[in-house]
Amino acid sequence: MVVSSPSPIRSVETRAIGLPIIDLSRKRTQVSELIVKACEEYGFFKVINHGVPQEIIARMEEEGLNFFEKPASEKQQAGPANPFGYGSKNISFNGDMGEVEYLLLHTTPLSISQRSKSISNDPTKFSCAVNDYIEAVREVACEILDLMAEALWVPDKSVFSSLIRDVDSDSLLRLNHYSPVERTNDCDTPPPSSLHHHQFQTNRIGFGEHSDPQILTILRSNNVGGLEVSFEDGVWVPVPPDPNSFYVIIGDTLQALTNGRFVSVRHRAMANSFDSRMSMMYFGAPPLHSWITPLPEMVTPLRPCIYRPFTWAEYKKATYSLQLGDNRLDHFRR
Ligand SMILES: C=C1C[C@]23C[C@@]1(O)CC[C@H]2[C@@]12CC[C@H](O)[C@@](C)(C(=O)O1)[C@H]2[C@@H]3C(=O)O
Ligand SMILES: O=C(O)CCC(=O)C(=O)O
Ligand SMILES: [Fe+2]
Repeated sequence: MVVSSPSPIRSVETRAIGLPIIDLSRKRTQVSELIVKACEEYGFFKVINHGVPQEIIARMEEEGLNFFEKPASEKQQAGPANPFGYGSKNISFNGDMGEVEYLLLHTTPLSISQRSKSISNDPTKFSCAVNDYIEAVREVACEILDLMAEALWVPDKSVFSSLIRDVDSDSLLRLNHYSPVERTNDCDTPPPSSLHHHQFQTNRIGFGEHSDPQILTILRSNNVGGLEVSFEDGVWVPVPPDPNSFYVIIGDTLQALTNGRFVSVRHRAMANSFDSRMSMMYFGAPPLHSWITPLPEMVTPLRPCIYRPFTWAEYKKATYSLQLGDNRLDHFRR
């Protein structure tokens, strides 16, 4: 367990708490039980000793940074993100906005290779870096999903991972870039010298509060903080950045498959006034035609089935018709 450091002053209360850390190099039975506990209590955990070579992460990061440092007019050639490509400030089409620019890609090699031409001056190098990264994080995601199935005593240990291993999986890759935001000081008078400068730092919403709709998300960021998670009490918990680890975010689809035993965590990302942050996210999703229905082992007389069956395509359509912060899964309750 770690204790995250206190955040600077914000308009909304935040609290430092210990967040679960899963060491993938530890004994398999222990790891799987700890993962299930983290998914039930938090829907969120950090993964260390994940085995993805640093070189694969560094090449992906370099491609992302190369893209975001291009002039706006060149980046716009990869946009608009409808739904894939480059976007800035507008998140999807329903009026959600944030202090963020992003690249949103489908994870199939064909789609990456087609998109790469409008993203990079060296499309082959870009495609290789992205494909290698996707393959590596997909393996981590599948390993984690198999460990979950083991501790849940589900007979088919690949029940979750087979959905994102499927060639028709609708998994996505997203790079988010948060540039330093301008400090907005309401009063013209300088801050009293007794106050430390960081108390005047302005943090603005980069990517607003939401849960991820997919099965699970594997997030890696540079060494700049900004990610925050919120549990049942609604208080925001800052997540300490760690470029050598991944954070795992449980998505709505896994909440539905486990009949609400795992929780999809609400999270958001803040932009700060000093440092650029870049996050790279793999969203593991099923094929569009897959049926999502609570696993029979998760349904008992004491825990009756709470969600009606739906396809991923149906869920995705509902997602895109709603606002970022809406609770989509509630629309699929029985
Ligand atoms: C406002 C929206 C953006 C989003 C689609 C949506 O209508 C609601 C969910 C959003 C989200 C959050 C997680 C991922 O970043 C994302 C790609 C996804 O699958 O759902 C985004 C969507 C997006 O940016 O298009
Ligand atoms: O950039 C981040 O750290 C989080 C962004 C996010 O939650 C998302 O893209 O779904
Ligand atoms: Fe998210």
